[in-house]
Amino acid sequence: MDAKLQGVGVSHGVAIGEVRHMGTALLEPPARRIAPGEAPREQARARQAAEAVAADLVARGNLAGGEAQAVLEAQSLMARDPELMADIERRIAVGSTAERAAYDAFAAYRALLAGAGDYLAGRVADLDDVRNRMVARLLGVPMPGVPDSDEPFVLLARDLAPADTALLDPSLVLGFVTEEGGPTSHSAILARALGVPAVVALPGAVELPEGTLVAVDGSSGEVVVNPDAAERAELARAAEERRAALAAAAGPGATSDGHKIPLLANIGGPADVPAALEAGAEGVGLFRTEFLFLESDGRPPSEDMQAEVYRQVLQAFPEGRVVVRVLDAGADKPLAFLTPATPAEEPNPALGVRGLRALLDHPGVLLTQLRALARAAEGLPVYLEVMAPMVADRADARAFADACREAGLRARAGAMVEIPSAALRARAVLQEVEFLSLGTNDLAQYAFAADRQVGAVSRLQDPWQPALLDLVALAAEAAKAEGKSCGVCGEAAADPLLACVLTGLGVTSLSMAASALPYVRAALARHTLAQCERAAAAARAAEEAEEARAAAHSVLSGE
Ligand SMILES: C=C(OP(=O)(O)O)C(=O)O
Ligand SMILES: [Mg+2]
Repeated sequence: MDAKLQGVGVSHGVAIGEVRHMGTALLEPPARRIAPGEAPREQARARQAAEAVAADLVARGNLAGGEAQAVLEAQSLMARDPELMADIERRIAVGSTAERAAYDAFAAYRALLAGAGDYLAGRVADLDDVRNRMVARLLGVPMPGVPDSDEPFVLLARDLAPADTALLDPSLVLGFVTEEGGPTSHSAILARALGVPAVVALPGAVELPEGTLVAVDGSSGEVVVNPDAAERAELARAAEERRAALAAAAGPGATSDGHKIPLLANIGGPADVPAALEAGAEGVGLFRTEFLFLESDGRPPSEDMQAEVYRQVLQAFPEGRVVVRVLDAGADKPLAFLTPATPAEEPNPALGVRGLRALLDHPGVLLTQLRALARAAEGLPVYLEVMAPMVADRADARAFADACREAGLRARAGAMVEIPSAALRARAVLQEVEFLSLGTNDLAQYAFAADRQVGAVSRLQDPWQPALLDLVALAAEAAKAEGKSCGVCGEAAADPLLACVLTGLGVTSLSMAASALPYVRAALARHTLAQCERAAAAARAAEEAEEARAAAHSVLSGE
């Protein structure tokens, strides 16, 4: 198929490469019975699959070398384990398919390992990986999880969750294309964090065959399937032109007439700090601490461990501003120790106990995090601010401010505005906290009743929706009236044209993935504050997102 497909561009740049599918979660093979005559063929299939998996693991080990080689070789021995194969063959002989027999035999082996003391129990994950490889091979489906590849590739998925991507090797991912997800989905956020081009909400994306060559334009949202040489050259030239224009912009964020808009980075942990510094971030406007908790093995990380990680980030911005968001668990970021785990307990988790609500239900977890932050900042010249996610009203803001005081935290406490009620009553919220930060991703989700993970409703998550701009204006005006600051840390801040409009609406700082900073800096530097204000007024006067975008564009381009 040669075609041009149109999705939503969410992370700038052009990627050209072959696609690899993100394997879907391993399905339990159906317990179908086979006729006795089929058993020898199924047994042979099982032996071949085990051998192919083992050989593949050995080959990967040879390539990787070092410790990884030892692990992969140990895994290949699991795949070749004669007792395991005998069990699989026995199960096939009494009527199982090869895939079902492998699945059940591995489950029995797993139970043995799990009960056999710490060292062997630690090998369970390796065994599960071997089982997944073998069952996927027998079913003829891609391996679950991030694809194996030694060559860089364009990752193709229905959607990506934070847990799926924890193991992603950024040096191998040229770009993302997803079928689901809107501009604020985790796929989009992750792509920007990695600085790779991405297109989301592309219908039919997962039907592209493995290995298809694509060119992904993360600015226009276009994906060209099997691009010819001329198309590839044209895309590469356009990307190069954009890069050169960006390199010309440097320094703190400001409009062309000197109105300062600090440009800050969104980070998930110390690993994102170098890119933020390289892009000239003036600080951190959103440190999403939940990634620390997602990686911590089912338990909240200790105060010591947290203090150490926070300190690493704070040290990187001497004299700079660092806004840390306390844990935002729940909905798309579930944590078993904190949030209800099953749909029966919470049928609509985005509207349930998430963010600050979950923390107020577990005051110990909140207090530990705030104490860790207080310790991390001790003796450092940094300007620490701490904010709560999902603040609905003044009572929430007060509860958070009280918790900060109880923890002895001297940082300024703030509230995220991501629930429409907080924008509508921003002045009341500001009686309790020192600053606001607009989380436009959730604010759009809740204002439009449009799940941010669902591609079919991405039209409503468009941050150019005039109703969303109205909510932003309300919060910014309230902060101005109270003499306090109101930044934006949602993905809206990463759109250069919209960044000008947000500035015109009165927001006081913009925080985004490092990769977007140069684009936004360059856009602000091209316009005066008065132009931004006119663009904001024109966008708010529009009826729809597309019209708002066009109206702002025409004001700022002088048409
Ligand atoms: C910044 C936000 O928080 P997150 O994307 O982590 O929910 C937001 O909702 O806009
Ligand atoms: Mg949010």
